[in-house]
Amino acid sequence: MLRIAVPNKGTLSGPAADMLREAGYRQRSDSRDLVCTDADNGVEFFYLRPRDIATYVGSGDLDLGITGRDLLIDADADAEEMLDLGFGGATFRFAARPGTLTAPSDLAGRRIATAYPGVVNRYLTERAIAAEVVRLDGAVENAIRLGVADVIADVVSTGATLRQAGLEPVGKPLLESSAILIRRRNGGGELTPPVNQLLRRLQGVLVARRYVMLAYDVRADLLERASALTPGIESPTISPLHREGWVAVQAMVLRAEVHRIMDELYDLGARAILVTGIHACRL
Ligand SMILES: Nc1ncnc2c1ncn2[C@@H]1O[C@H](COP(=O)(O)OP(=O)(O)OP(=O)(O)O)[C@@H](O)[C@H]1O
Ligand SMILES: O=P(O)(O)OC[C@H]1O[C@H](OP(=O)(O)OP(=O)(O)O)[C@H](O)[C@@H]1O
Ligand SMILES: [Mg+2]
Repeated sequence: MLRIAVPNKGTLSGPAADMLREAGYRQRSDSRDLVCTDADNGVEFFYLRPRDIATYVGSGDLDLGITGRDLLIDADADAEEMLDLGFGGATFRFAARPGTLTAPSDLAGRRIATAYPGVVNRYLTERAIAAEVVRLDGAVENAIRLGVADVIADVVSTGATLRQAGLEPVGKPLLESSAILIRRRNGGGELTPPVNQLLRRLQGVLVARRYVMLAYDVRADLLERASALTPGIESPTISPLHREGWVAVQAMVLRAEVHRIMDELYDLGARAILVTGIHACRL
């Protein structure tokens, strides 16, 4: 059986289970369950702290895992990223009271509070900056107010927590994080059939979320111009219509662009323009 680690709590937990369900896998029904076996698909899911997942996968005790890119880097485990899962996006940044620092080089000699010492130490080492890293478990924004640190390094999503603590970001983000699928590093060249199946299913969910299906009718003499607006992934599907001189077109388009494309198609003369969602796909 394929053994996969899934976040048991926190920001990534709900969206990870939703994505696996959408990919056709069984998920736990009780949030206290620590294991869930999906016998039909030959997969066993283990619900673990997202921070520990890279360790289990790096040691080879579990085959794959879902965690955050920042947590993978922080763990310094023998694991690597296989696929960006498109949720749990956040930046990881330094922040301080306004006027404390202007550039990351000003970090030298400062005390930096963080729950991600691995990420921060890697950044400092790469730039040969000598600073003291104070490891905390969370609520690191308080460390400055309490005099424990001069700077913090933390996950920033909306920025509301920083603003509330009277802090502002310093420099560019250390990294852009999101939820990722990970495997053991150098885990043997060929992917096994169950791993390939999982990858294809997750990629199918990503495509189904990003794209919609667009259908419309257009005069045959405008088909080339209409197709240029809706090239699809490989090529649009063209079907004859009973009405002389008209064709029906079907193509996948990016969800984020569908309204602009519909406006342009309408202006071109296309009619009966319909959008439908994609529930699942294998491209
Ligand atoms: N708004 C956010 N706050 C915290 N982590 C976030 C946020 N958005 C995305 N993430 C990602 O979630 C992962 C951290 O999850 P984790 O469960 O360890 O912390 P959490 O969601 O803050 O939960 P808690 O602190 O309640 O345990 C990281 O990969 C982080 O980048
Ligand atoms: O930019 P924002 O949208 O405000 O989100 C980022 C904040 O959310 C998380 O804290 P959390 O609430 O998980 O508390 P914690 O520090 O105890 O983990 C994270 O550690 C930041 O503090
Ligand atoms: Mg947190």
